[in-house]
Amino acid sequence: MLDIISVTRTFGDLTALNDVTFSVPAGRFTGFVGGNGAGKTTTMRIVMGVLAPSSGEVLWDGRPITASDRAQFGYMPEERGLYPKQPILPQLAYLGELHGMTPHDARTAARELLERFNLGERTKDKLEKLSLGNQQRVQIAGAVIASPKALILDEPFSGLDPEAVDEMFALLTEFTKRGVPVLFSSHQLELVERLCHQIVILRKGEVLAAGGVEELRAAGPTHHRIQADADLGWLRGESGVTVIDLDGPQAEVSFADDGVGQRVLAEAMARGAVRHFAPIIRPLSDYYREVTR
Ligand SMILES: Nc1ncnc2c1ncn2[C@@H]1O[C@H](COP(=O)(O)OP(=O)(O)OP(=O)(O)O)[C@@H](O)[C@H]1O
Repeated sequence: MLDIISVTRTFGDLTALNDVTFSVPAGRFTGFVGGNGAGKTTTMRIVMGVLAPSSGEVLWDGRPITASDRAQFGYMPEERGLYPKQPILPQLAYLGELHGMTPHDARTAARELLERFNLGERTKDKLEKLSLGNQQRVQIAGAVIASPKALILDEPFSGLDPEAVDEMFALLTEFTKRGVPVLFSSHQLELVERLCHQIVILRKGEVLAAGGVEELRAAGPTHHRIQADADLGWLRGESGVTVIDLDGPQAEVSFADDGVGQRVLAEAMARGAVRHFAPIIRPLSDYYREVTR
């Protein structure tokens, strides 16, 4: 488990991070979202020791993180780690060796990853000769090659088509299943919502919300959709009911509390058949817009 505790970072007069605290639990995908300049990259650089915090600390398994802990992490930096003008297999293998693999194991692992990404025929190609999506796959391969204990990935899915996203997600899932914590940043909220166990929303250097995807959704106001056979106009006169939208036998409403909802359901059933009565599951992007407004 990775803990970021009260991390603040200033650059001159600018406070890029202000008292940022959140955890990346073992075996969980944690999505890190926030607008441009929110501080995601700065946080990841501090986790990886590329930057020092002005105050606060990073813990790994409950104790201050060390350089040798970080050497066992897989990191995909914003500026990308691999060289455009070098052939892909040797540089992946070299990365593996830097993380302590034997030359033979590193070459084997590099070849296997490239074959998995259908790049087995292109091992001698320079990185820059590949399409952007394939370059991104190779960059991700560089982060995972040495069986990392944690993965810190800055925008790993940018530039990937949906099929490639699923392919990378399947790869990363092999790591979370082994208990590896994965922190990745993204601007693609729908994707974060689909892939993550938990999410941390950063705004202007501060944690605005953090928690499980379901938990965050539930934190927003819940509306219910009702579909009946008979007209639902009577809902307008019900105490504790706010009608958001009403169109004959269909309505979107919010209830003051659960008891009101149960009373309304009983009343609707007494008046005729009820075809649908359920909370509306909102995409997290609605919540995000709400909290960042
Ligand atoms: N080395 C630096 N010197 C000065 N300011 C910096 C430095 N690094 C980051 N900043 C500033 O810190 C703030 C946070 O930047 P950061 O790159 O962490 O945001 P981000 O959430 O990753 O944004 P993006 O999604 O655009 O990549 C920004 O205002 C940025 O200009």
